[in-house]
Amino acid sequence: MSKTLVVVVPDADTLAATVASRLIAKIVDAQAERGSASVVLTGGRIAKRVLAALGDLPEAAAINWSRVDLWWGDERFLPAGDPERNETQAREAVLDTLALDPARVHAMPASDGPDGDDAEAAAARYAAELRAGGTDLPAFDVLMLGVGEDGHVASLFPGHPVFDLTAGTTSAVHDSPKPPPTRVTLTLPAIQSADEVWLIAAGPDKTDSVGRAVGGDKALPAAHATGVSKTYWLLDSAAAASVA
Ligand SMILES: O=C1O[C@H](COP(=O)(O)O)[C@@H](O)[C@H](O)[C@H]1O
Repeated sequence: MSKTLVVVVPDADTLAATVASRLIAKIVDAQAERGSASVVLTGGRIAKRVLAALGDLPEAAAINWSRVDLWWGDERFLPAGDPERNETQAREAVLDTLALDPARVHAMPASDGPDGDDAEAAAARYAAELRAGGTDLPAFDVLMLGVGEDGHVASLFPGHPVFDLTAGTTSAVHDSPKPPPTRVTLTLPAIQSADEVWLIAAGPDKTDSVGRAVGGDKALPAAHATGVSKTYWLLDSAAAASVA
């Protein structure tokens, strides 16, 4: 039975440092148990702050970064290196400073990549990469998600048909209500396969969606993002202001 836990800290800086510290501990534990760790990164503003905070923590040196698989929950389908790509932001925040194995950094394809601007082909390519280990999905230790003002997670938006998918691990997203309009995302079943899902939100613009999602409003994708063992809501006090 999956457990849901809500952690509230005073402000966004404390939240970023807290999540970074928890992530390091989780990766260290996974490597101690199995020799490697598999983490799904998210995009967005708080994600950048979490990754930057991770780079500032001396405990990050306890990780064997060459034995960490990094995946993404979604990507803005833009050319490689575009500053709005979640991959670019993560690389700039910290990834480029870590001794990662490039073969284990599984960025989603760019719109000038091997499939050009065919987002369906890019999503299928990412599904094949996820499957390369012999199962539809790797065993994700932690899957992190930002939470949109509208309650979206990854690129699953309320009322959008991709939110309703119950099969498959990835999908192209067209007509996203948030720019850019074309994206690639993990599906809800793929998100729900992770051992732990961490929903991370800071700031007053998240108060309403977080309150509704934690309260179980199933119209919001965030309310469906649960982990197999645990679901953590990691919030600052502004984002948590409507959580009962
Ligand atoms: O576009 C996106 O937005 C969400 C939330 O971003 P935030 O800046 O409001 O925190 C993010 O989780 C998602 O990965 C990203 O593609």
